[in-house]
Amino acid sequence: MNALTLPDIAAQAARQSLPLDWVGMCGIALPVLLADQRLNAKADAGVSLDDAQARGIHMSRLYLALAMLEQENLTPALLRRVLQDFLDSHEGLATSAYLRIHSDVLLKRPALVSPLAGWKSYPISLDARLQGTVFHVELRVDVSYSSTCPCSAALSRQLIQQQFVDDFANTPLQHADVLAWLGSTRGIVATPHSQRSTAQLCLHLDGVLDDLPLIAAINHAEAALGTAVQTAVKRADEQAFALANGQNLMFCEDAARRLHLALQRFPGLLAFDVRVVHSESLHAHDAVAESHWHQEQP
Ligand SMILES: Nc1nc2c(ncn2[C@@H]2O[C@H](COP(=O)(O)OP(=O)(O)OP(=O)(O)O)[C@@H](O)[C@H]2O)c(=O)[nH]1
Repeated sequence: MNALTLPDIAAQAARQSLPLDWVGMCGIALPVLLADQRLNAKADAGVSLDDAQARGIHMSRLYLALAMLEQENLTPALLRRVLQDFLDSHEGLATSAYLRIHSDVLLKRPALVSPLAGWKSYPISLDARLQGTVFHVELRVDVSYSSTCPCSAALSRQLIQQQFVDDFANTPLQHADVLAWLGSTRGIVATPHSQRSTAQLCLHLDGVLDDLPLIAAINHAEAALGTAVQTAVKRADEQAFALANGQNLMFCEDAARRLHLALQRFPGLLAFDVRVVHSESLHAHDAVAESHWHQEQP
């Protein structure tokens, strides 16, 4: 039987002549390596279609280039090589290449007091683009933490003071009575509200970095926030967490400022966007603060 030539529709001329900003594939299943951890990731890969006459790009060439990501740890240099392959395989068709990888990273976190540990999941995404020879890479990660409202804490303290006045009015104070009162529900007649909160970090990385500073960035952000969400928790850990929260009262503005100042000291960043979301238990809506920074041009 004679071999038939396979029709190549992508190589045909377009019926309507128009360049396109982004053409590619979204949601490609991909096992990637991050800090030697194998991650189940999804990738969006695309290029610009600058040749207005060309019918289509060559999807398979982008798909096959992604194989480079299976064996090596994700680094800015590796992402750049993949994007360069996208452009090389679309010479004359495309001048910009794009790659987004999203996944969840699991990190083992120790308990505050007890000798236990557990896994914590961090949603991450990497956005890389190569426009001609200009390379950009952004690392996004969500970090969850606990925030206790300073206003609610002050209002609660006032109610506790009022209760103390009511309960001990015209009574000589006895140490034992006060101690017992402090240990009763009357001694904590009001409690401040606290909430699970999320810091959404978008870090614009220096494209020449040898490593992806993901774990360092997460640790840096959690240290700045002070009350990261815990994993394995016994009562001793819960008590330590309650103390940490009581010493770490913060509005969303406080959290955004802390992160901003901490990330400015983090090496290898050209710019960043910080967004903190406090999922309030006082309201059915969130308290949100944002902050941006970019390196001054020399
Ligand atoms: N451009 C384009 N291709 C699509 C689309 N949907 C599916 N494909 C398929 O993607 C497949 C791979 O395309 P190509 O990379 O051009 O495959 P190929 O021509 O065998 O590979 P090359 O010889 O490298 O060009 C083809 O079978 C296309 O039909 C689409 O919307 N646009």
